[in-house]
Amino acid sequence: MSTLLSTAASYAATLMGRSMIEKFFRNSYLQSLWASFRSELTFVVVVVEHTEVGERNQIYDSVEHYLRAKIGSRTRRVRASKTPRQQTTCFTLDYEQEVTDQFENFKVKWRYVCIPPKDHHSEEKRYYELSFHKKHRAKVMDSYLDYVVARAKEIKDAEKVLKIFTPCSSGSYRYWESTILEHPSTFETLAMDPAEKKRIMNDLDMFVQRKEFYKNVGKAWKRGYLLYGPPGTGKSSLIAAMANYLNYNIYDLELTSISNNTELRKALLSTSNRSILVIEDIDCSLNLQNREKEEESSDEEAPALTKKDKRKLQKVALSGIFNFIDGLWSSCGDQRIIVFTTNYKDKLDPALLRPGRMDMHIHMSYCTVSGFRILASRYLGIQDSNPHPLCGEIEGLIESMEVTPAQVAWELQVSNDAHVALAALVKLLKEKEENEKKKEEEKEEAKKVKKKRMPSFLRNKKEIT
Ligand SMILES: Nc1ncnc2c1ncn2[C@@H]1O[C@H](COP(=O)(O)OP(=O)(O)OP(=O)(O)O)[C@@H](O)[C@H]1O
Ligand SMILES: [Mg+2]
Repeated sequence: MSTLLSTAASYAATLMGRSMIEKFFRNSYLQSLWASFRSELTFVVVVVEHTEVGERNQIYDSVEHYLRAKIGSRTRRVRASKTPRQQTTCFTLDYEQEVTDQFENFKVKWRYVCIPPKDHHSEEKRYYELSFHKKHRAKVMDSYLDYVVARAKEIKDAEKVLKIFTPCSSGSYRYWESTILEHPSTFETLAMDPAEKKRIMNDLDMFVQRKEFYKNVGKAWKRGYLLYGPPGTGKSSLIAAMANYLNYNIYDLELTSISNNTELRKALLSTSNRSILVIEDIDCSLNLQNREKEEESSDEEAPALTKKDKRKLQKVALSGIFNFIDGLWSSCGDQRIIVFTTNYKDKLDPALLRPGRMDMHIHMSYCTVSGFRILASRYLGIQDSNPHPLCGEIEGLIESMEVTPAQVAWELQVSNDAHVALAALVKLLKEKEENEKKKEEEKEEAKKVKKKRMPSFLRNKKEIT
């Protein structure tokens, strides 16, 4: 039978021409039959594996990178792109384009396929097809694909383009969507106590160099940081600085976008090595969760939440995150960093603060004198050795009040003229000082009034105690 079909195929090929036949067989179930006549085998590499977990296929990402270097003069349609951070223009295959590759003594063919969604409910399908002679099957499975993945890693490392991933969903499948991370924050630009900066950088340096150490002691190669401090003190900027320093991608996990622990597990499992997983404002997410618990256990008279409110509520249990940190995460992946941020450390669940859970607690403080000097140097080019006449006054004011680096930075960028910018900062600081004084006076006044209104026997008792 197969001889008959092969004869028929070669006869048809002679009559219609090879390309016409390939066109006819393409996108139809006959394609595989046609491939078998040619002793060809095809592997398909889809973007998201439709497993129970719905994880992004890491071979797909590798192939995408690998093929960039393989695009040659025969490729008819190529996509070109470049972001400000990329050193060179990036070329990728356009739909339906093919590339031939040579590995050891045989050739393989890659084709990029994209099938648009049939209707509003279905998804677009994107995949790479890898075709080769079936006698090379073992070589492709045992060595070629590993080679592609390793080569892609080298290309990615050389490109040094950082990405930030956010959770996204398509139909019932959840995956991470990436954008290029172009946050300019570095340890040099951060207004922080220099000793604290050094402590963090040393910790990161030690972490990346300790592969053997983690292996020897039987611990997962991971590290957790808790950043706490008021809004505008640089928590997010520090995370960006860490990513830029280590050249790690960021996975920004918005807990409120995840509806249960299974989804959380799927999202976490599909993150890649050498990355920073960020969960910002952990206190807010957990408060919402507590509110929901209260809601469930409250008596009937308590006002019920509307459906819309409920949808907004955080449903991920803290235990899910801990399972990940202590259990699952420990068993998969290397060079993982997890960062929690909060504005209110005292509102956090004590379980998160337990010694050993987060490796390092980092306090992001209000602006200090050294912080101001870093900002003044970065924003206005003012050096410590040659300070502006207004710097002394500013440092005196900053020392005695709570002003965030974000507020200071905001004033310093109002003008390129150092005098104008510093004068704006002095004005802000003086107004703040004035307001704080007023508030203090009002508090004192209120205390006095309260005391006057108190019956005399209570007033005396208070004075005795
Ligand atoms: N320590 C800092 N050093 C340098 N710039 C800072 C610092 N803190 C804040 N800034 C400036 O203020 C902006 C806002 O800061 P950032 O978003 O990092 O604060 P945050 O602590 O994450 O605030 P939130 O708690 O609201 O998320 C930054 O983009 C940066 O310009
Ligand atoms: Mg932030």
